[in-house]
Amino acid sequence: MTSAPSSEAFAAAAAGVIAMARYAGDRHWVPATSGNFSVRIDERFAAVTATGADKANLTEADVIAAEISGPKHPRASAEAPLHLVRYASDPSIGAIAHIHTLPATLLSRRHAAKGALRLDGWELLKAFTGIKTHETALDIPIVPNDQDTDRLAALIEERLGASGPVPGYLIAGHGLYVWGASAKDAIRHMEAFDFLLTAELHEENAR
Ligand SMILES: CSCCC(=O)C(=O)COP(=O)(O)O
Ligand SMILES: [Zn+2]
Repeated sequence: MTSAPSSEAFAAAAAGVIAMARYAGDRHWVPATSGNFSVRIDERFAAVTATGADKANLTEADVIAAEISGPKHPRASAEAPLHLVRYASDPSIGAIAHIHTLPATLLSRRHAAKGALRLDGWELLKAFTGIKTHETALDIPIVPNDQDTDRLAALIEERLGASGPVPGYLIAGHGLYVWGASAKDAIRHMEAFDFLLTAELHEENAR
């Protein structure tokens, strides 16, 4: 028997979702209603954005309590399976953000055939939880896009299981998924990815 989260627990998680979405919206990272955001409420539920909502101007009415291992909520993001499987796989994850930044989308296509994008030697890698030195090489997985998001979620978990620990992944021609222990950590990780992928794109284009 699954009991719904309390209204206080839902409101606290929804506030984190709105903070991430507005942060991304203010930076034009979620154009044309793209992107989706979630915060874990407890071991059974996560607060997830509604499909089609304007993430840049999100309100609590656009946030849904979705069961992590339950049936699909009819109003939840089309990409909710990609969030929910992450919570089920990794108990340390407290918040997840999906954004459509230009550098992430461009690099995800350019490097799709290799299946990963290496981020190597940048000082800002230390913005990711657990990384202590710029002398780090992170291979960010890239998976092919798929409109079947249950199948896509399964493929992503398989790829993440075979890779070292990473704070996110790319979907080819689509965008970036990133997570953290809290909404605050996920925001820092979004910002770090945006800087690192922009730097990578500039460096590659100058070669
Ligand atoms: C108009 S963006 C296409 C769908 C997408 O990639 C996205 O991130 C938003 O989907 P949602 O169902 O979460 O609104
Ligand atoms: Zn998307």
